[in-house]
Amino acid sequence: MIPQARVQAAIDILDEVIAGARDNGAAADVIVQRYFRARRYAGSKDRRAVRDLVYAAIRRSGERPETGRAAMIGLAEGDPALALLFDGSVHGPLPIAANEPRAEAAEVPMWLRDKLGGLGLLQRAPLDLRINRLKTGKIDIVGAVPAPHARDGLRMPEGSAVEQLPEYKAGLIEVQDEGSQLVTLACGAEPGMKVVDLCAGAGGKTLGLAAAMEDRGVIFACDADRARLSRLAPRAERAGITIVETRLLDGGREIVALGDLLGAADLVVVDAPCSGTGTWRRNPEARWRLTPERLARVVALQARLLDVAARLVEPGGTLVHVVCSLLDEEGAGQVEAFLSRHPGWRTEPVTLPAGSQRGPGLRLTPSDDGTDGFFVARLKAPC
Ligand SMILES: C[S@@+](CC[C@H](N)C(=O)[O-])C[C@H]1O[C@@H](n2cnc3c(N)ncnc32)[C@H](O)[C@@H]1O
Repeated sequence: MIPQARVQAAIDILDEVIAGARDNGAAADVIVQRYFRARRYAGSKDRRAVRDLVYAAIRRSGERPETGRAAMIGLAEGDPALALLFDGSVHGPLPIAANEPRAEAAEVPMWLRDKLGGLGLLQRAPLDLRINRLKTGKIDIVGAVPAPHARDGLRMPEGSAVEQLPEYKAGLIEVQDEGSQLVTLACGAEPGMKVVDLCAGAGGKTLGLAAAMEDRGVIFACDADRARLSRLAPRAERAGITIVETRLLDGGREIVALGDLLGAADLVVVDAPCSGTGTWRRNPEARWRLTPERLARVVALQARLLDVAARLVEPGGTLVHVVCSLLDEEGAGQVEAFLSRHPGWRTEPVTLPAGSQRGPGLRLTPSDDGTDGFFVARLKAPC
């Protein structure tokens, strides 16, 4: 492909990414893969170049651009060599007209600028691992250094092919952001406990909870998404974990599958579905998907799941609310609303080697802590 054709390809892909973000369609990665599957003539250098252009344009635009061309013209503003490729050649983009729309450069969408600006949401995300203490005490992986805060965390050089490592295949390590490791520690899971992980997904935190419990006790790992939950069992097996029982929940009627656990759990973890704003540095396209309406829907779902979770906690037991979000309506505000609906419940301090107090809980941010963004709070049930 000539360089101009690569730019046009990036514009075409961005048009699809923008439509996907608007209509809740396929993610950028999927769209890029699909695009090249249908164009076998593109070589690996072409693919890499086009992909880099697409992601540079996505990272640069906080707001969803009107078109792929507007996104790419915006990118060309700071890149004269790229601007020169808008030359009207056969497979390339037309020249840029004086008043053509161009996407503005911004870290976050305008409507969230006051709440999320300056929190480091466009920083490069590191590649972190968690050492699986169930299988090994010490591990020596070339290039790995200790993560700054998490006791079992390792930081890998960018681009490391972790899944090819023998240590990965043997279940000695898991890929997990340091922030996710820290909030898992904040849950305070201990050997012998009866734990419900209400939104376990594919089990990222479940595995960490099981390690903290030294694989003693029981974890009921629940989720309403069959495909995600089905990925948990093989991961647990690889990690040498035996205490996890999965339960598929019916969204909206979760309690039906949890009747035997009412008032029975020492610890219930709600790693709630959320806006994901804390992970935007890994997934910048998600900035184009969030709308005030989608945020309101997820906040309502979190409140409902916290109410379900509260019914499972035994008297004096603990409920932990976690979100990978930096928005107070999902974090501190969500917990305050819970406390006003549930008299007798109280919060407990969260102590971690990173993060800062945020209302009734603790917040980790990319800017201050170098982790993905998280909010975590601990709630104690009345005795
Ligand atoms: C933040 S993710 C969980 C991530 C997971 N705990 C981990 O550490 O990898 C939130 C999860 O909530 C699940 N979810 C959404 N609605 C739910 C519901 N009504 N009941 C239970 N889980 C639900 C989603 O399928 C998703 O897996």
